[in-house]
Amino acid sequence: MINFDGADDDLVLSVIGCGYLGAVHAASMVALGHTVVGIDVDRAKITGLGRARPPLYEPRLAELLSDGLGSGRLRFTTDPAAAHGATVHFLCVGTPQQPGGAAADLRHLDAAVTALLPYLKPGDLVVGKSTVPVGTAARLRARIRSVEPAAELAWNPEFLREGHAVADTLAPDRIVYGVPGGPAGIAAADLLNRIYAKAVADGTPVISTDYATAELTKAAANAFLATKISFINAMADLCDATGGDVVRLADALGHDRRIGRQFLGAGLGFGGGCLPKDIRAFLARAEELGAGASLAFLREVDAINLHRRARLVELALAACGGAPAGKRIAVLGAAFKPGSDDIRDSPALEVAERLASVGADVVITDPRALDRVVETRPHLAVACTLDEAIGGAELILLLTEWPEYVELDPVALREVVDRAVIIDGRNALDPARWRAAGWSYRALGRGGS
Ligand SMILES: NC(=O)C1=CN([C@@H]2O[C@H](COP(=O)(O)OP(=O)(O)OC[C@H]3O[C@@H](n4cnc5c(N)ncnc54)[C@H](O)[C@@H]3O)[C@@H](O)[C@H]2O)C=CC1
Ligand SMILES: O=C(O)[C@H]1O[C@H](OP(=O)(O)OP(=O)(O)OC[C@H]2O[C@@H](n3ccc(=O)[nH]c3=O)[C@H](O)[C@@H]2O)[C@H](O)[C@@H](O)[C@@H]1O
Repeated sequence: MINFDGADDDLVLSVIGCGYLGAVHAASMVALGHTVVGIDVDRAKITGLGRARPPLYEPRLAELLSDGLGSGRLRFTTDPAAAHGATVHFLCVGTPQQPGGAAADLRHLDAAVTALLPYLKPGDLVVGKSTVPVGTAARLRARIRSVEPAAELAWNPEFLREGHAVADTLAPDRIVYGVPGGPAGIAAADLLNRIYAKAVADGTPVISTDYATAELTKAAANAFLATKISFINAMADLCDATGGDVVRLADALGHDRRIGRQFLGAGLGFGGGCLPKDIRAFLARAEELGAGASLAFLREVDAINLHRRARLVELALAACGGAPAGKRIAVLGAAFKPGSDDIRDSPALEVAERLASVGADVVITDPRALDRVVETRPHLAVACTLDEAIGGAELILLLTEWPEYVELDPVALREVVDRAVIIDGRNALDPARWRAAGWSYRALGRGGS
């Protein structure tokens, strides 16, 4: 049972949008002692959540949901009127990339606010958590206050990582509030401090600032992380050109405490529902504001990242002797990262798609994400077990570094494949160990290994 019983005062909250962010936020707020109603337009999602069956894989989430539902302080509904009983309303709906464009699509956010407006009461606080272009909070505040002048809006961006979402929500590195100036802003920040009382008491830094700074902090954080990954991937290309080893390079760089080792993982690059779309939306917004030149480097960050996928395909084709047709390729990993079943903009799946499109006999396996692959890409072959995927393979691609793949025994594996050739798309394996077991080991950025 995860319950801190920490909140001195139990607040009633609504969480609007119950996907990766909202489902975790709703369940975590109950663990912090509050009463929560989760609202979503997706009936199937709401039904599953109401039975403690999350529509997504996230460690600890099912347990937290089960505890919350059992306590009677958590429920889920598709009815926006349920927000009427809450005093704080978290906006957690998606802000995807616009179809055919780079900017963020705010239709879901605007629709969520439209649905909430009739149920707002004086004294209510609407709290934006979705990732939005700078300027959105000020616009939404005007909308809200034109209907309920005594309601307020804060922007409280979320920094959680999938695969660690519960831990990141309960014990974040920092908490950021964007609030209006004056007493209204102070009252909004006080209310948020009550909601996050446990983290605040534990000494989590709280930065209370204006809307624009809060919105920009989120965009900047993801832009920085993406830039760090593309930086090390650019170094990987230099390693390939010179015989260097990017993993040792990253270790050496990472010992500099000003740089740090995290997010220097070179390989196939970043994917997922956030970093790729967020850097594009950030640049698009900067261009709208006439500041595009300042963020032009993000175009290069994006290009370096997308080029990783093309490089991996080149490496795979070379390993097939340039004749991929009919070659059995086992792809280990479909999720965009380990610890998640999220396949949005998954680098692994893009590589699998491209190899399948040139006639390779590609079979994909993943411990969590296969259902989503089958649902969205029925033309791709999947294997439910690792053994089934690798049996008779002529090439293995490690594209998502799930622990069970990283811990594979190269000696045992050699017995079940047709050709002992592996491409380590995540630089997650020890090349010496695999080569000693008789494997042809290849990777991006390990020219000298
Ligand atoms: N996934 C993550 O790790 C993080 C996501 N974010 C941001 O949080 C936001 C949500 O992202 P995800 O949870 O990943 O997206 P998601 O697509 O998993 O979830 C969005 C949910 O909103 C629901 N929705 C859409 N329109 C609605 C409406 N009018 N009323 C109620 N519900 C509605 C959808 O049915 C869906 O369940 C995005 O802005 C994202 O950038 C921020 C930090 C972490
Ligand atoms: O805004 C968001 O939604 C979130 O986006 C990222 O979180 P997430 O997408 O869950 O995953 P990350 O751990 O950041 O990984 C993103 C991608 O980068 C790749 N990556 C990560 C680290 C690394 O060193 N190298 C690397 O290629 C991962 O494989 C993955 O494809 C940020 O880390 C979160 O702080 C943020 O809240």
